[in-house]
Amino acid sequence: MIHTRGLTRVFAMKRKEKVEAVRGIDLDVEAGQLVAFLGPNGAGKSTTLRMLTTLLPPTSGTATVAGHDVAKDPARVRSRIGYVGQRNSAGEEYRIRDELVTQGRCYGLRPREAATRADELLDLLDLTPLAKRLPGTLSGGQRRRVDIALGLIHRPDLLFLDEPSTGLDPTSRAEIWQHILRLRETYGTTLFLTTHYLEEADHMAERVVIIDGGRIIADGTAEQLKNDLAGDRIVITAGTEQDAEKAARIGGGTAEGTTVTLRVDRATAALPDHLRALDAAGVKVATAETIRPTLDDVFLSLTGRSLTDDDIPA
Ligand SMILES: Nc1ncnc2c1ncn2[C@@H]1O[C@H](COP(=O)(O)OP(=O)(O)OP(=O)(O)O)[C@@H](O)[C@H]1O
Repeated sequence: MIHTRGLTRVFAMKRKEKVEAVRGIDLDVEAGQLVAFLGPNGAGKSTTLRMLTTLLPPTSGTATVAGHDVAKDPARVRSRIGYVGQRNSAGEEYRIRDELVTQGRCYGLRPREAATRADELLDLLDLTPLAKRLPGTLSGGQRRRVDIALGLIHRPDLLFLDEPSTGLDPTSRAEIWQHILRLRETYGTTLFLTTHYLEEADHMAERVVIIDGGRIIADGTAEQLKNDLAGDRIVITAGTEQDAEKAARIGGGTAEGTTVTLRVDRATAALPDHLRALDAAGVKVATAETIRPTLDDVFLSLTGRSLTDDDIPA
């Protein structure tokens, strides 16, 4: 559904300076996948999305999206994809259903077809009771659902969503995700989305692609990335600092005060053996816990920086 090779975008600045926003991305996304595209501010997410949605021509490299080349056949790409940007897609003057029907007509749907599709999407996104409302009277979460409906009006095979849950309260964020998952189940649409919320990517996406400095630095399921690149931790509180140092030596970890951190595979399975070894060495253990890594730990182990140091929009 998405195939890129060496996809690159360089912005020319004043005095011959250049910004290499995207530096040779190779990416293959198959039909039906739900991919979360993560990275810190300025990593190149939006620039990549803008190239894949034909809003920005690549400087070099190729991208085929929904079967068509973005540079050679942008109109065909656009007819097969939907794009939900960070800003509202609906104008202010039309009622929700009328806006959906009008945009459907703009995509070439016949009047009855546009009306049927609008009603189907209103139903899918729980917007039927709001069909006659003006966009200005809706909550943030409701407006975002309208944006998603608008992105789907022409039955695209692939939907791009730029930060679909940003700016919403936790309840509305959870609701948006329910709707995203529901539309995928109903239509089998391929979904490619950016998000700042690592837990959402972790729990909802089946594939996580991490970009940093314009390059893809990790690509896999959240579980794979966490297991392969970060690993579990066992955190032990020892009785004394001397015990902590001894425990760190035995387990091959690090001690800070009385706290010892050990990186291990499958921490819950490894913990009993570690505790037995410490007991045999006469190390007193006050507390012990196992910690599963997060996607932030993955980013940290790859870059030495935290993704959450980034400004997360409220
Ligand atoms: N039109 C432009 N002209 C010059 N530089 C640009 C332009 N658009 C983006 N950039 C630069 O390209 C780099 C990547 O920007 P991009 O917006 O793709 O990052 P991002 O990952 O989407 O960041 P954010 O999470 O903050 O939206 C940044 O250094 C940015 O300043």
